[in-house]
Amino acid sequence: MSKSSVLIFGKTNACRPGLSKCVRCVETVNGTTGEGLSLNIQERKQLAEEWIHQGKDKLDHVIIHVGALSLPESQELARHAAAIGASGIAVIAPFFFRPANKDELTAFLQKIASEAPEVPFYYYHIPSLTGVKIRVEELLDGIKEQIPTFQGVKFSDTDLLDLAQCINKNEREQFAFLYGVDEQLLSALAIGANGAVGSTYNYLGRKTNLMLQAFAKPDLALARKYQFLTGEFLNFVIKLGFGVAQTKAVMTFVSGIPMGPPRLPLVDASEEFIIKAKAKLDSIIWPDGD
Ligand SMILES: CC(=O)N[C@@H]([C@@H](O)[C@H](O)[C@H](O)CO)[C@@H](O)CC(=O)C(=O)O
Repeated sequence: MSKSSVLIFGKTNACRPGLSKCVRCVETVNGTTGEGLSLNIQERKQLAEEWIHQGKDKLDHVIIHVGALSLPESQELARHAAAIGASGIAVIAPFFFRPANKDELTAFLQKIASEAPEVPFYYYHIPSLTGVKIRVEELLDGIKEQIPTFQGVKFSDTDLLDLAQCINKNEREQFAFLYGVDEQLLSALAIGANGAVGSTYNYLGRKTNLMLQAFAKPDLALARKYQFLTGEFLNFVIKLGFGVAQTKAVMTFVSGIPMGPPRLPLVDASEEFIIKAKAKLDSIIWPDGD
């Protein structure tokens, strides 16, 4: 089964040798790219176990997404993630019967977080897929009292006003904001996001690391150059039809590791897509050798 998305984490802790300064390797498992919601509970556990095993001594953190429509299933996955030593759990909002307000959403999240009381908890905000548009800024109000393990938000939304308000209110810097719209990461960094989770880092990770370095310098013109490369690729493939299935095809031809077919209703990327996307990516990755 397929890989999930890589997270590039620009926090202040010690850096590992071989990585650019302050970039940490974190894997988020069973999220969107990994089609976690299309897997059964056994498959999700198996994938989580494998990532914890394979990531030992290689990854700084492995965060397992344990969100599900069924609360008991989600709780079971949270307990399992804790038992296998996950460094964090993440949960999306339920998306069939949706919470109507912040209190209902918090109550749902709390019931899951409390099953893993030692494990840092992240809310995975991805309204384009869940349809739950409750503003994160509102959700954060008093969240620590309800969910003591609350650690931050995987923020996969283009609403930078909401993100900015979250960061503005996070005076004690107790929460992490991991941004999930790769083509807008530079804007989110400027506002104060302190990490990123995304699918393109599986194949444009080096360019993104270079962007992070340029941003840290700061050399904004150079940072923009790298951000625009991700944008140029996405802009190209979106016109061909782009989603998780196509992401997997790109990850397969870049890494040589077969990601496996997507699960219905997603269908495999076409040969035409693969040829065009590969040519485009080659033209982006290789010109200057970095
Ligand atoms: C809707 C979606 O798939 N969003 C991606 C982005 O990385 C996205 O592919 C990228 O920004 C291109 O639009 C991530 O936020 C998803 C993600 O991190 C995950 O796999 O959990």
